[in-house]
Amino acid sequence: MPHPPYPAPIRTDGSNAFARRSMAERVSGIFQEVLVRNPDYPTAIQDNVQALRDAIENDEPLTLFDPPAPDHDLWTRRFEPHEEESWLDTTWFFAETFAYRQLLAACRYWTTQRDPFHPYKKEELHSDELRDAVGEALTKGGTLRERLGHRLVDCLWGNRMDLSMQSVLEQGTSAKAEHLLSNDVPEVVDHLMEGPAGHVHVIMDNAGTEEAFDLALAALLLEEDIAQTVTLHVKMAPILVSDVLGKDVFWLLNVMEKYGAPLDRLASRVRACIEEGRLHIVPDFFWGTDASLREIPSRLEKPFRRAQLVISKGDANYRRITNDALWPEEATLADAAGPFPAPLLALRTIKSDTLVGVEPATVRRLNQEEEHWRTKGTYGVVQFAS
Ligand SMILES: O=P(O)(O)OC[C@H]1O[C@](O)(CO)[C@@H](O)[C@@H]1O
Repeated sequence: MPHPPYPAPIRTDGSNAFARRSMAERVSGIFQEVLVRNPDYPTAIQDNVQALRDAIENDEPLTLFDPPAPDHDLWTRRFEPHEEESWLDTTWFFAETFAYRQLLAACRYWTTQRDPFHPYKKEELHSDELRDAVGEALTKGGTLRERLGHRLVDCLWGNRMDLSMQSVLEQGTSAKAEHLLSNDVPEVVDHLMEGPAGHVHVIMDNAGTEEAFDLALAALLLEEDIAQTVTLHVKMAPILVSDVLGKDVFWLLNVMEKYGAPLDRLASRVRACIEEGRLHIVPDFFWGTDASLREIPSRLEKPFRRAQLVISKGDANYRRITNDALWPEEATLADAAGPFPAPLLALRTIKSDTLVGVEPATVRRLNQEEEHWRTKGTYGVVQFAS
């Protein structure tokens, strides 16, 4: 039976307050901070970034960057449905991902190979949270099932360490039980422990602390032969401030090796898994666009079809699952994901309005109790669509 049509994605036209504020204020503020954090940018780049900020704030018509660029064909297709639209009257996920892509053009990223968010990532890599929270998590004991369950929850709350939202970052990675609004950990642990060891794919999110928790999960899956291989799907280019690039993985390993036990041991275990050919890192332009998970190209769909589990990390990738839409309260992750070719696990701290799979009574209670509960990054979900 054909999948029911997706609800329409959230727009920046004011119909959704957070989307509007994100595009009209937050993103422009982040781009201003990029100039502050990169004081040595030449005047031409500073002027380019300021012009982009002005275009967004003034709701100018959307325009596509010029070729040559390695992802020009991909963005030409993404841009087409929005040709007649403007920054503050288009779909939010397109506006946001496209704004970050235009920032790379403004910063001459492909020529300079300089990550505009390098200063942010460097600061987070040298934060107490990385050393203390990950260090503590690595010393948690228990049965293999318990340790696997802990790792999955650690990966969820590691998603708070998102440098695009300071108010979320400041909450750190510790959370209360009531902050977990959907908890499919037992089902996922059963799925991983009881099935044959196969191929686990992680659609990665933030570099630094979140990534360290993800590497700890990967190491456990591989060393305990729960998985044959783990593939980390990373961004091909910087986006959303702290999203992880391939080179950021090795940067983290180098930093963890300097922290001493237990982080240095995790780093050496991860390097061993890479050298043994069981841990892979694959970048793709696809993850930097607004494309929904149902639009994955065959270069991703084919390996996912053979996957034991695909783990989607974070809020932006969750928006990719739900088409960044507002769903009926009874909708589940499986409804939103549609005919996805593998068992799918979403580990997401809630930083935007799209949400499925949470008890309607819980949603109604929180709507009564906390006005901005969907965008403050306090709550999270572990949702499994087998
Ligand atoms: O790193 P994450 O978890 O994808 O969070 C980034 C998300 O935060 C947002 O501001 C949503 O509130 C968007 O930029 C993006 O969806």
